[in-house]
Amino acid sequence: MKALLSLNKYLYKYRGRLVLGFIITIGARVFSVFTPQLISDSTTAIEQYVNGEITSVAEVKEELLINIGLIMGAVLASAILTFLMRQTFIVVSRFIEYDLKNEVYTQYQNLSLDFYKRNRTGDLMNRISEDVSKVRMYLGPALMYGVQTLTLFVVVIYFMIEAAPMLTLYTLVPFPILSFAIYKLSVAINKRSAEIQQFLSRLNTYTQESFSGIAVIKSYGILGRFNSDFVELSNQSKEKNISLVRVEAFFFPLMILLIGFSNLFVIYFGGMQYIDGKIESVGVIVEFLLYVNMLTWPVASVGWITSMVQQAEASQERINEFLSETPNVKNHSPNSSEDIKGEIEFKNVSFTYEDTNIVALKNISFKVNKGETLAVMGKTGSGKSTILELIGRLYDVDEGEILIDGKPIESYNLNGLRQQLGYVPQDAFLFSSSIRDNIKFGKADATEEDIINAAKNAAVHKNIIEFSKGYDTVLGERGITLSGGQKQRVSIARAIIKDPQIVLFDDCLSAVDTETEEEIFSKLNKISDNKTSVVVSHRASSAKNADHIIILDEGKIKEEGTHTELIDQKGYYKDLYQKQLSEKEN
Ligand SMILES: Nc1ncnc2c1ncn2[C@@H]1O[C@H](COP(=O)(O)OP(=O)(O)OP(=O)(O)O)[C@@H](O)[C@H]1O
Repeated sequence: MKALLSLNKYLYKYRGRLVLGFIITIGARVFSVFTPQLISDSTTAIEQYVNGEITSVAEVKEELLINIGLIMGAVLASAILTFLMRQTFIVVSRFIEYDLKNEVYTQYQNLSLDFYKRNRTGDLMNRISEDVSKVRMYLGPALMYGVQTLTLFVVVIYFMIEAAPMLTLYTLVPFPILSFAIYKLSVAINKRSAEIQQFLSRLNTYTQESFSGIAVIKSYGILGRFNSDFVELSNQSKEKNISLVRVEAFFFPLMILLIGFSNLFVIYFGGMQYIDGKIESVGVIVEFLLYVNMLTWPVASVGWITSMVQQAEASQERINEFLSETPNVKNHSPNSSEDIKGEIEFKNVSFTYEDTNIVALKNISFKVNKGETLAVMGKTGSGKSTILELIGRLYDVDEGEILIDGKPIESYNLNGLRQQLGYVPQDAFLFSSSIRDNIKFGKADATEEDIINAAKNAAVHKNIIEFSKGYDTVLGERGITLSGGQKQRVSIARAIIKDPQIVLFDDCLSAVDTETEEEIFSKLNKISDNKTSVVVSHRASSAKNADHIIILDEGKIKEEGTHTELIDQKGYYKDLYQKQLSEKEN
């Protein structure tokens, strides 16, 4: 129960509604207990008439009519209160589910990239949906039925003892057995359901991947292999479902069996006691039969509640594990809102990726003045993207420091800093919404004119208006697929619409031909005259106009200077430049 204690803050938050729920539940159960008593009174009245203790039929009729009226009143009151009981407990559980989901989601967002590397997306999704749902079962149904069972027990047993103490004892004998059996059954059901759930996500991942990769599967001609794998997986899924059904099928027969036993106990022992004169009337036996039936579901639910609480405990433990994670990259100045001008300086920066232990940067130093452009080149895996990620503070450096406008990067408000950067990552990720929304993503209050200008500057406007729905064209699964180059340019438009002080381009024009690349750079030069740019590229054509170029090799700076200086150095840059120039000419 330790993990569930962390939910107490929410129970406290909704304490008013919960207390009301408790009162309503007690009321609902008290009213429901009147029925057996009134039926018992009615039976006794009939018995007394039969025995000649009451001689007037009219008197019996009157008592019966009054009792029927009272029963209807009590049932109605109990029904209304039961409705209100659900309205309080279940509604509170939905409120808490909403709060908890938001808490988990906010935490996910605050955690650094390394957290996402360590944990699989499916797991993150499961904790925010499946696990939160299981916790809600504890806060809603488990709590509600728990209170209901307890109230009903106290009230019913009180009246039972009042009416016939010994008979109460006999009647209750099968109940602990029923409760234990249901508990065991619930555990078995939950175990099998969890297995099915896990298997289902495997099946879903498999099908989703095979649909996403349908072009590759078809072009390799391996539809048959995928088909038979799918049949095998669904066969396993069927077997698991059948095994669940087998266990579930025991639930109701078991309940009916045990209720049957209790009823037999009441009739047999009640009858004996009546004959022995230990209970006054047959009415008591009738009353007890009704009590037994009233108690059956609550007793069964003890087992069910226990297993729900156990599951919630396990789920909350998993949720707490993520909630207690602290982001590696911390926001040290959440309240400051300092504007940046755009000067970037790396001073002896080294960086190792924690998960792979790969030393991506070794003792890197450079300075980019406000308004200047730095081009970063080098072989694949040499650390180019890492430089951009460090400027965006997606990671913190291990050694050395990064200064923005002469101040340590950590001293800026993390979100404030990122909002002033225009980062275009290597693989352009676009959301499954319209092109307009994707571009606007960088600036929520952008006007139509801003959007069109950004698209024009990223040289993608012409492509967009060629689509029949223009900027309203939906991308992704439900919409069209953009070409690699179009995606990259929409992603550039998204970054520049923010009008950021610093733009970071991570090889984001690799899928665009050299002419379009040059067109984009000349437009960007015009609009970002006083902006600082860091451009990662494999093409010398993207780098040659930069104020400074660095060539990385295995995390170290191998060459640096302007285009002319590097050509003079006759090293990697010169070779690359000449090779790419001759390729272009041919
Ligand atoms: N998130 C990560 N976790 C662990 N290792 C990483 C991560 N990102 C990059 N690396 C490793 O760090 C090194 C530098 O990677 P980086 O992406 O900075 O290179 P790059 O020069 O941008 O390469 P490319 O030109 O192929 O994009 C590589 O060896 C890479 O495998």
